[in-house]
Amino acid sequence: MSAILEEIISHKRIEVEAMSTQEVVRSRRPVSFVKRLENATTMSIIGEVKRASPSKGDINIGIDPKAQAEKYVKGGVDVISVLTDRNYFKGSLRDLETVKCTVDVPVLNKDFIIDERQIDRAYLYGADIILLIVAALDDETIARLYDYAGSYGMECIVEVHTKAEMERALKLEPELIGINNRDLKTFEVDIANTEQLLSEYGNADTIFISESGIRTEEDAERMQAAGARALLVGETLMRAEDPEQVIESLKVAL
Ligand SMILES: O=C(O)c1ccccc1NCC(=O)[C@H](O)[C@H](O)COP(=O)(O)O
Repeated sequence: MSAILEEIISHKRIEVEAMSTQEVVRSRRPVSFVKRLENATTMSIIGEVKRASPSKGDINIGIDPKAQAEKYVKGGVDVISVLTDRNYFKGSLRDLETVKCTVDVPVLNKDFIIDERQIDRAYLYGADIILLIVAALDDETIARLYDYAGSYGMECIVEVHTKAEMERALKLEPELIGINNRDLKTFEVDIANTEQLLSEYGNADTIFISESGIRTEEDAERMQAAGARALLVGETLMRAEDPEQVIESLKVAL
């Protein structure tokens, strides 16, 4: 595990230890991203609410998540991702709740999930999808958390960066795999990572999402040619003067 991921995960362990187990009334039915993807004729876009990050520091710290979510939906996003980690990304569960109350598209809770209690909380604050990072979890834990999220009807994006992580992810036979183009050891971002992994694993029976470092229509075309069906875009949209126009340009034909 990279040093930053190890540091974030050890903070999460402390956070989780302080959380109590709660009875959750499962009255809300999560909105499916997979179903939406079945009918997609263009690249699907996951627009992210990302105030800050370990690699970039403050990105758009004072953003109004409601206004940003409205712009994303106007531009045609298929999912909104909300970073809820406070220590490293300056996000919050309140951001997640605000976005969920603003939009009808599925909402992804982007956090560092290591325990069922975080999944209970994600559901309670409105998440339809969660992220499971292969590098941060052993095989038994990922499988357990994957099934637990599924018991709520939530979908999981199983995130990988390397070939070894891809092999581990595929054992789960997940519907969605996110390929992170950011190397968390160096913070270097290179979208060629998606191309390299999909040249070997592109035929797998799963939907691939390319994550991080997507900026231009040309990037979207490269990812489409590589076999990605969706893009997760954070910083580019958070810094854009006109996020709607950027989203439109990234929705290239499949
Ligand atoms: O972004 C970081 O610096 C980072 C550091 C450590 C762990 C995760 C990190 N990012 C989370 C993400 O996966 C990105 O927010 C997401 O893929 C969007 O990336 P980008 O479009 O490059 O902002």
